[in-house]
Amino acid sequence: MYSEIKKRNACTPAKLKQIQNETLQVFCRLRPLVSPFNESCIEILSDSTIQLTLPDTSVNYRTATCVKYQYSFQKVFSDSNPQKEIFDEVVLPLVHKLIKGNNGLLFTYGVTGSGKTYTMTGEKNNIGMMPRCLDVIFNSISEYQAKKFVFKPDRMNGFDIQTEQVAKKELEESLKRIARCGRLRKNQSQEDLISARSNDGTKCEDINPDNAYAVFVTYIEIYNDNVFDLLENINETDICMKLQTKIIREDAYQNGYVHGVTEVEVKSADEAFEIFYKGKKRKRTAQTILNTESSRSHSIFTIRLVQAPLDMNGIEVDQNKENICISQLSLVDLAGSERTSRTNNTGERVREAGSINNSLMTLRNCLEVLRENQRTGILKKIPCRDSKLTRLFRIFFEGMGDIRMIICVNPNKDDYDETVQVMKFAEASQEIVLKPTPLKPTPMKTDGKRKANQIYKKALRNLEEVKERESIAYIPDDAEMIYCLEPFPSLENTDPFDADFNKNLMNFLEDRIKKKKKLQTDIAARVTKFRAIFLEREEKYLKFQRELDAVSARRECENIKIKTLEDKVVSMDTNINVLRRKCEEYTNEIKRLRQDNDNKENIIQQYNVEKDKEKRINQKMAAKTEKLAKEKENSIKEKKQIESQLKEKEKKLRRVKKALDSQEDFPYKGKMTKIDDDLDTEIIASSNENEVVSTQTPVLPPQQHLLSPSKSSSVVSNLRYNKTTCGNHDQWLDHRPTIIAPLNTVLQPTLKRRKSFTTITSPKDVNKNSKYCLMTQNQDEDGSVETQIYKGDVVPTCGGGAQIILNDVEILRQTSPVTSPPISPKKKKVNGHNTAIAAHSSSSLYPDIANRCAISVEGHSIKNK
Ligand SMILES: Nc1ncnc2c1ncn2[C@@H]1O[C@H](COP(=O)(O)OP(=O)(O)OP(=O)(O)O)[C@@H](O)[C@H]1O
Repeated sequence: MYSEIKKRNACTPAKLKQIQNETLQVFCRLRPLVSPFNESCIEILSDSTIQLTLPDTSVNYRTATCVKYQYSFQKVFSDSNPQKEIFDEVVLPLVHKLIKGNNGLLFTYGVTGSGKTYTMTGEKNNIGMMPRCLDVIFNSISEYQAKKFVFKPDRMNGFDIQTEQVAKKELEESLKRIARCGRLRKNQSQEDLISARSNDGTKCEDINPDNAYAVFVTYIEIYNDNVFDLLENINETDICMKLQTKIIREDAYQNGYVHGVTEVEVKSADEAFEIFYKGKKRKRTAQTILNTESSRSHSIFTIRLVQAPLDMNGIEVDQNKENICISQLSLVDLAGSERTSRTNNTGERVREAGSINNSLMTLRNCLEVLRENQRTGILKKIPCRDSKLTRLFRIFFEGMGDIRMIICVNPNKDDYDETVQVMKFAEASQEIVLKPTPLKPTPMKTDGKRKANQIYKKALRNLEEVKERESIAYIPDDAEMIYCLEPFPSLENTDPFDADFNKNLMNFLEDRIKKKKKLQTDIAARVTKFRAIFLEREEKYLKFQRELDAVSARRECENIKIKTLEDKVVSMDTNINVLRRKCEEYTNEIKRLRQDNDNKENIIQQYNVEKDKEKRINQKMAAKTEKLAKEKENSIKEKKQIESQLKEKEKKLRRVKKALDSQEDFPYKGKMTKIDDDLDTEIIASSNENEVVSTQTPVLPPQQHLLSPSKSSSVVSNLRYNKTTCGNHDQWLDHRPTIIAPLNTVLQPTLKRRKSFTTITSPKDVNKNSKYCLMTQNQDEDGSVETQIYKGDVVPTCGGGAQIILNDVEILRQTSPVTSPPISPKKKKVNGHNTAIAAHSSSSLYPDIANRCAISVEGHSIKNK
């Protein structure tokens, strides 16, 4: 198989125009896919062309030479086009023609379930073509409707005219009958459907106001090629009675009609719709695989519009039957073509399907032959009599009247094979040229009769009112005389010697002349009367006119004033609005400024706080600077003192050395030489008040008291400690380094009652002692050793622990007096204890040591900080 696009019936714009004017118009409407799982085989190429793609499910898939076919129509409507759009495009022109007196035929054609009934009838809130037609007709003629029963079907597809009086009597009888039988009740869904209809107010403007209109509806179905009247006995209570088959006849104008069909006169669209629903209940539908409510018959709803001119007085319908103009619009909802293989129908349904397909086939044949006849010029017999449907509309299918067809298509690929058949039919139909039926002339007498009558009646009513109000006696009681000139009798006379005819005519003319004279006298009197009234009225009128002018002038002035005031109000309003806006702006600005101000005040407050802080800090700094300056001064003083003392000591030492050197029996003479000038040992004992530097000369035995003086040397010592000798009665806690460097110095600490530790593990160890002594040793690069002994009191704390307050430091340094660097305190960390440093002991020389070693030991809480 090869892919090829075959253009069927492609229309050029010129041809389309021709189609629009002269040929049978075929429209295509696609319905939405039933399920999203269905596949479409149709694509809309333009608003007049669709393309069918041969699906692999088609019976012709293997044999087809082409896979794509294009079909053109008058217009293609997609599934998104609303009913209203389709109505305006397709059906509204038919309604226009109907009102003008032309017949029309609209039918929906397509495969079963393709949306024919949906298009024709529609659904609640989405009404179809039929209810829209009714709405437009009644919107147009409502003001000009004849009284009910004035037009009466003559059972031969024509109408008789009755006088209003007779019509009134008939109406009364009919109402009595209905009251006797009980009016048929509408069911709820029916009422819902009728009330849910939205009438969009569309109407035709071609109405002749001098005509009276009446609408009649019939509703029939053609089932198994039998015609049934769906409205038969509709006014009776037994609506379920078995319907009789009807026969089709032709009237004098060769229009087909159903003999004895019930034709119901309706006065509103709602009434017509109600009748339709009553008939629809009788329509044969069945549930099939392809449609839950499948029409098993062709249903035809016909709207007949009867119009006739009013009489000369514009009051009643002219009784001349020949002036009646009858036009009809038949809305045909064809049953869907179907393949039994797809529907799986059996029994009755198969018979129905066969009958449906036969009648559709006849319809297709008729149009096909008609097309052939028109093409070839050979007048082959059109087989209209082969089915009831084509027989009923024979005149249409022979090319007279206006036919429009809506081809309903389900784009589902499963429908492809049937859809192709529908398309072929549509193709054949579009080429048929239609001869429009000539408009039936409505005999016009005098235009504006209805209006004149209305004006006259209104004037009479007004005069009645004035008469009642003002008791004016000039209203002519015989006002209707004006209209009493009778029409001429028939003047046709074949016998010139017919004495009776001449006599009658003579009498008629004499009467007429008399009446005319009387009327003329009457008119003259009326004219005089009228003139007098007119003059009186004119005077009054002029008076009123003058008053009116004055009032108008005043009103004009007032208007100008009002206008000026209004302008002012408008400008005030504008100003107020402007001011309001400004006010809003200012309020916002004030808010913003207030916020700014608050922010700034906060900043200022912060700044002030900062400033106060700074001031306090500055004050503190000034105090500290002053204190430091004082301390510095003191330390310089002390330093100078120490230097001078050192110098003094040095001098003394040299003197001692000299003296010793001069003594022969001095046992340490050699050793002293070895030590020589550059070996010097100092013991510096510092206290809060003063600092004592003892210069050691000979190296004493190790157990000798630290501050005990040599026999012949002059020793400088701290008297306070000399007195206590490290407290003979005190229990000392001797806190030593792990490894002690051998001192071999003259001065050694002597602690009688002591307990030595390298690490303090328990606060109890501290509590048992009253004194504390911490020894540290440091050795620098030159090999000089410095031993520091920090002494303090153990003071119990209120928390149950103990606090050591260092209050003294002894430093023993072994160094060369010349090369040794200046004494620098070394930091020593006290291990293994929770310590708090409190500077109770201070030394200007060793502030750091003092700070670090004034410790307290808190035994009750050991925290790792
Ligand atoms: N254009 C549409 N939009 C939405 N629903 C649609 C449309 N056309 C048809 N349907 C829905 O599809 C279903 C079948 O439609 P419908 O009864 O009008 O088909 P049909 O051609 O008259 O079938 P049959 O020939 O068997 O009587 C209905 O339920 C109808 O509501």
